[in-house]
Amino acid sequence: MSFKPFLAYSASAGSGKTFALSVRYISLLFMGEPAGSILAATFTNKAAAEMRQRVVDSLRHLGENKAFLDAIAIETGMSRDVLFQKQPEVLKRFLSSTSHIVTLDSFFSKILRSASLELGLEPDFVTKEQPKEELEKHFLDEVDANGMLSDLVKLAMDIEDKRFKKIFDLMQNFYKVDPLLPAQSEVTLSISKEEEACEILRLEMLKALENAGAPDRCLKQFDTKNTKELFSKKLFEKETLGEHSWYKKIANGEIEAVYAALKQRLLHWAKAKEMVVLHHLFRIYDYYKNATITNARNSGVLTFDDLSYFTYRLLQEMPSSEFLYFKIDAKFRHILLDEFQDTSTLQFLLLKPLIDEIFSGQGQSDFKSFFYVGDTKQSLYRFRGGEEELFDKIAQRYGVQIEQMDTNYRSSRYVVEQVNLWFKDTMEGYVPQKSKTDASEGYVEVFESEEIIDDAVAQAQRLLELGIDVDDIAFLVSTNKDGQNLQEACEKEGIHTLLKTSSSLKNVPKVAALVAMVSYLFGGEKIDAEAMLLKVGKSFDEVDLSWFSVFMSPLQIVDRLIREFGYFDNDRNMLKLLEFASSFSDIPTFLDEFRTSSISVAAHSIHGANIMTIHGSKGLEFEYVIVLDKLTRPNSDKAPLIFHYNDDLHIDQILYRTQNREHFDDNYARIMEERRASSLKDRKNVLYVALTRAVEGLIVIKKPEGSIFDEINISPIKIGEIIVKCSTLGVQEEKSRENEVVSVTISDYGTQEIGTKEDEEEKDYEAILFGTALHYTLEIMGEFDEQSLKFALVSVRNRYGQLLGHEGLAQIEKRVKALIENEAFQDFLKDARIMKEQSLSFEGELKQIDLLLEYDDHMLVIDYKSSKKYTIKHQTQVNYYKRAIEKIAEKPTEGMIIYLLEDKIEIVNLK
Ligand SMILES: Nc1ncnc2c1ncn2[C@@H]1O[C@H](COP(=O)(O)OP(=O)(O)OP(=O)(O)O)[C@@H](O)[C@H]1O
Repeated sequence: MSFKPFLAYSASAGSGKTFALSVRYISLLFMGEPAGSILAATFTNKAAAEMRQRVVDSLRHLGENKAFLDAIAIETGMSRDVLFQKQPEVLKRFLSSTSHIVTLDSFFSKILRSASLELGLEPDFVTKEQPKEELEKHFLDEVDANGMLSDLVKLAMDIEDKRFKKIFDLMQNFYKVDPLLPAQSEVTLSISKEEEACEILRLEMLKALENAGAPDRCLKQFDTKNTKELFSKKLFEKETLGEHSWYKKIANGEIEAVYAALKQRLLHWAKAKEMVVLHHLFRIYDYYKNATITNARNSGVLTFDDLSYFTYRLLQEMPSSEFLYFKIDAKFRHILLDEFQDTSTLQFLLLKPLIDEIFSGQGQSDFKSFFYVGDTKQSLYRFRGGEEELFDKIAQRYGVQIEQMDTNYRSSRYVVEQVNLWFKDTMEGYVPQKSKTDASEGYVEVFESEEIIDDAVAQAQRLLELGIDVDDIAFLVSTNKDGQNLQEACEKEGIHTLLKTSSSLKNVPKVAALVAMVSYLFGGEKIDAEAMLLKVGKSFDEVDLSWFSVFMSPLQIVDRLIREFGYFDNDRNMLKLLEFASSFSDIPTFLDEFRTSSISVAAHSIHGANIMTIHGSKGLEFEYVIVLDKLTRPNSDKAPLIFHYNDDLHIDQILYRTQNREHFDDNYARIMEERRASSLKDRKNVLYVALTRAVEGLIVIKKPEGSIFDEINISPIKIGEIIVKCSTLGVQEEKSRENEVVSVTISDYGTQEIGTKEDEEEKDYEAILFGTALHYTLEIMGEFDEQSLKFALVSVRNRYGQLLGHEGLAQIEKRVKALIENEAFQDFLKDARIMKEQSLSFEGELKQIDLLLEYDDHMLVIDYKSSKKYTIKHQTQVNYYKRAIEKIAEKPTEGMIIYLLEDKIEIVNLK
């Protein structure tokens, strides 16, 4: 057995870190550890879902991935035979227990929910970003109510700094790192006193210069209107005035003494300013924090920053980690962390009590472990507190052994070689990687272009013509906006794409225009209608909106607008909007929720080239990668406050950034230099992530000037050949692939279920299993009462128990019980002939109706659902049943969906 309980892998891209994490997780299961005792945290929801899937797949088909099986055998010290023998039992145990493969955010949210009441939060809080304006207003109200507005004004006057117009952003930055902030020290210097002292020295200097016969241009340097102007003089970069060529001849002992004193005073002046600024900011911050916390408590809506803040407080105020474990009903003996380089200090502090617990019993017979993997070269989240230094510091603190991995299992030989060449001299501490023994040669091309987008599209076209599958191509871009522009260009050329930037539906111009139109219809502000009119090329006089009534549901309005304006245009985002609109019964709530929503944009076709940001591509791999230079100019770093972290990872200094301060202040100069170096490092890390995603071929399109690739001196090159590996894809298969790229037309969503692959992608087998078992329970119950439920559950347990586990079964019991106890539901059953699972053949289709109730004068079709994930489809389906029954039974028919949700029964009537 090679299992090392306390281990970290610090290794380059593609060397198998995530692979090793999965191997370790499964090995622990084989070694008899319950899934409930292992916390495996990944960076994104996608990675967590993939890992869960990988664990289940690997346990189900253990022999299929030889590398994986071999690695588990080495890790556990068990022979393959023993592993195969144990496999069914391990799988069963895993499926029947609660696993904790999660993102850190979702884990913290779970902790907080379990004990939120102790912090005055309702446990049903939701986590989402809030519109900035709302928080800002709340904060200003609070400041005003506490008579602090004058402080704000004073601050602005004292420092005359335009950057403080963004005071709200500064407050948010404080809040993000609240537990790490230093205690505020007293203001011991006065700006005006320092200004006076500087003025005296300035006059002394002028006098001394005159006495020495200095020419006018030398005197002019000190002829300034105020301290700020004097401070900004470039000549202060010199240690002594004599080092400056203009003053070389005249500088004498007196002049140098005044010069040194003046420099010292100007430094004091800058420090006085810093003290005052920070003093005011912290005073205001107290109110900001109060406002934010009250807002979160009252609204039940927590931003991600609130989540960290409250979780930290909870863990601080908690009597012991035992208490926490009791609350979350788990006790972790093993912790596995992926992408550790992007873990923030705060996140680490939140995890610390759990990690301490692992190490606390060391030496005893208890089997506990701690494992983390990462690559500091891929650290991308410094801007939100990611601290790559944590990697080594944690290892030191707990005595964890850090191991390297030197082979790249992902990429072809040329890709690995080029990446080595590009980074070996430009990235500090870069260790060249070896290629795996069976690596193909691959392809690398770098070329310069002024027309980045057009050339990227042309490259994709070339790959497609050579027979590369469109799904095997990925474009990496710098910003969401670049992604959207590229997508438009691709679609124009008929290249299907899947846009996987993190943009949300509300930012898609077409969708935003349509929702603004809803806003116009409701609120009457003409300006809200303009975007949509512009898009469809019509004026107010040309459109008829008389059909609108405030009593229409958001779904009806959106639907009508789409039809009325021919706005659908094969756009899946419109389907997403319809689905979203269907969850609201009134217009204001819909508009409000839309503003704060973060619904991801739809994939534009079933197959297609991926388009994603470099940040979003972290941890992923694609056969052919086309990396585009940044299309927009990079933002310059203008932050007015600079946080400096000490070795303990807390903030020990907050510096007020002032131009030229480095000429007076060595500490400041050093910290700014460190900051410049880190930001250069960050930019290189982004390039490293981008250039290490390719499996077979890599194409880089760089600008001739001002390219992001200049940092690593990339120059044009072309090596290798594009070889189509999957040329086995038969004509027949290609054909069917083409057919799958269905375009969605407006008529579709009313009458049939949309798409196949998108649904498949989202298929969650656990959810399907749960839904099936729930329907089965309702079907076999003789009556809708407790006694029948009890009997039904015996059969359900026999049939689905093993797969569902205790928790699944308990959920079914809870939800069906809630249905039985629902008065409205029982009322429907009165005087009705009850027909369950009624088969129905209509218009050539065979369907099954969950519950059909026949009354004297009408019929009622009821469909049960266990989640609200596909509400639009549910409604379409029930409307279809309704029409069918109406026709067959020749009676007026109503339709109804009953959602048996975890916390409530929700009845949606589709009259
Ligand atoms: N020991 C191994 N044997 C065979 N294949 C492996 C091995 N380790 C990793 N792989 C494969 O190599 C590819 C890269 O592995 P993985 O994604 O785990 O690397 P990583 O170090 O996490 O990369 P990144 O830092 O870019 O996220 C994957 O396709 C994985 O299945």
